[in-house]
Amino acid sequence: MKTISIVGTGLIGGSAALDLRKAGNVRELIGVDQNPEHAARAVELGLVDRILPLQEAAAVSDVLLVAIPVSAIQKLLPSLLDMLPPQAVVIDLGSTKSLLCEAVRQHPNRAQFVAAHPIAGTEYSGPTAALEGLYQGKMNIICEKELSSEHALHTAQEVFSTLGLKTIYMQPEEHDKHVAYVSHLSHVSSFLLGLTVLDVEKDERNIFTLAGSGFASTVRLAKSSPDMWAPIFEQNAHFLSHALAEYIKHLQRFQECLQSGQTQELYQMMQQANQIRPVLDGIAQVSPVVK
Ligand SMILES: NC(=O)c1ccc[n+]([C@@H]2O[C@H](COP(=O)([O-])OP(=O)(O)OC[C@H]3O[C@@H](n4cnc5c(N)ncnc54)[C@H](O)[C@@H]3O)[C@@H](O)[C@H]2O)c1
Ligand SMILES: O=C(O)C(=O)C[C@]1(C(=O)O)C=C[C@@H](O)C=C1
Repeated sequence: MKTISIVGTGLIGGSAALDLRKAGNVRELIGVDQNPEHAARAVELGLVDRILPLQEAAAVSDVLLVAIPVSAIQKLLPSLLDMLPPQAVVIDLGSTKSLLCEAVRQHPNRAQFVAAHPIAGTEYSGPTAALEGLYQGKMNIICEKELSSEHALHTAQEVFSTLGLKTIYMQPEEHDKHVAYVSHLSHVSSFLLGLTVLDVEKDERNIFTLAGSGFASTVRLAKSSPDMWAPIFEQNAHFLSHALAEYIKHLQRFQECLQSGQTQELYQMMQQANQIRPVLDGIAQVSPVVK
């Protein structure tokens, strides 16, 4: 039986809390949140049993799951490791890894930390967005495994197995490069698609009466919180800029072909893009539908 603190009682922390409680092997779930309304809501919803300030939570917890914006994780990790009792383990669930790993690489208590990233989420945020089963069958990345102690890795693995996550290992730079393409670029693309259509709507009344499910599915991520995404884009600016340059090249080529009537090349571009089908089918097979 473990006492687990959820630092950041929003979508990611709250969803983890729901499944940890359901599994039944936690003594107590403690919430830490800088937003008093979120803290109160997390208790009301039964995500956590009570709220404590970070220092008090750290003193009584076996595990602390850190699920706050990545800029806040970068700032908080060194002081959290400073105040950590010897057997406690800190696991961060942030969407970037290079700067977070760098922030504590030389810390004397680095072995008590596990840098992780569950590839699961939604476009909603805050405690009311927490979902049971969010992590079931999803991938989880642990970075710089070699710097975590066996005890920390074992403890983290217990938590991840309870959530139904499947863990793989990567170095932080490799992680950040890959997520720039498969996660961060999708969000930029969706935010800017939303913005483009909203801009046009100022002059073209009723444009949204024609919006169907195609529009809704490509623009879904534009509903995501800037509080979470601005720090991710900032921390991963290097790899995201490369990904954006590749994307812009394709967009420009598409526009050139369209303007010059090169229909055959447009057709070929779309045919090449269809290669995404088996890739997505593969992802669907390893990721059962979220409850
Ligand atoms: N949303 C996703 O799809 C997703 C997926 C995987 C990982 N992540 C990562 O998980 C983390 C949390 O994301 P989320 O979607 O749960 O966000 P969220 O906005 O739903 O929840 C974050 C919570 O942290 C609190 N908070 C912010 N700064 C704090 C601080 N300094 N101290 C204490 N509490 C603080 C907020 O009040 C909020 O309740 C982020 O690092 C994000 O990159 C998100
Ligand atoms: O499905 C969504 O809504 C998500 O945004 C989830 C998603 C992703 O891009 O796949 C978002 C950020 C993460 O760090 C991990 C998962």
